[in-house]
Amino acid sequence: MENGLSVKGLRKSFGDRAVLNGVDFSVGAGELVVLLGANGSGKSTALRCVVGLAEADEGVVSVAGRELRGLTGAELARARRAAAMVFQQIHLVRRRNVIDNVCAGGLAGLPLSRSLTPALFPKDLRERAMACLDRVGLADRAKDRAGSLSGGQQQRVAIARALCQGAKVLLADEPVSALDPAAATQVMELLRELARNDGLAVAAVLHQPDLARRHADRVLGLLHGEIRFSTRGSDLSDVDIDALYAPDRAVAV
Ligand SMILES: Nc1ncnc2c1ncn2[C@@H]1O[C@H](COP(=O)(O)OP(=O)(O)OP(=O)(O)O)[C@@H](O)[C@H]1O
Repeated sequence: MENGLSVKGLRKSFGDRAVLNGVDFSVGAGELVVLLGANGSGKSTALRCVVGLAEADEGVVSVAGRELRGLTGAELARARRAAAMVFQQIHLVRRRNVIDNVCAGGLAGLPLSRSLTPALFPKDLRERAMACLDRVGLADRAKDRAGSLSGGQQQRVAIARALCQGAKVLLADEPVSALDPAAATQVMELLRELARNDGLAVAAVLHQPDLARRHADRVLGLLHGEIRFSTRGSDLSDVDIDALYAPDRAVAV
């Protein structure tokens, strides 16, 4: 899928526990897709397999039109850089300033000699990082220590870092679980804008069906490592939600 994400037949076991049982989904450029599912249903593992934080046993993943199967070494790393992931636990260097944290997203594309210390970050990288910070509405906080920002602002800095990496596919694993409702809405609106206005393919794992209904173009329901349903966000029903979180009740009704 051109500039989007495509996952086909993804299987993953940890020991004898099968966690993903042949997961197929795609996220188009310009689309915000939310993955819902009970604890342990395999949501994080699916995203982690895309960025290489977990190794799939089987399956074909394409990122921004490039199939990863068969790629190795630097070529695989380059293809994977088209996807970036943000997490509930925001991984910023808290004592460094915001702009340095965002620059870190662009470092993988630099020769090592130019990436060792922030003082050596090239001007073009700093300018790109600044544009990314502006995109998430935090240009005025560039010089502040990352640790001095609120949780919601830090999550937006992490998203700016992903943009600075040049990601076309943005994966977000519970990006708003630690945020208050206003900050959560702001981050979800940002993710949606990045899809709609900037053409990114965005996949977010959430535990809040109401946020999925409000913000997602499409919702995928994951149950026991399989996609149970795919529906428009605005069409997400209580029956869909019960199918994921209370499957016994859903069967009984
Ligand atoms: N590195 C690992 N080693 C062993 N088991 C793992 C590992 N990572 C995940 N698992 C197991 O895989 C299953 C799915 O985990 P995963 O984190 O993908 O689920 P999830 O749907 O994201 O859950 P949650 O909503 O709780 O984050 C769980 O049973 C988990 O214990």
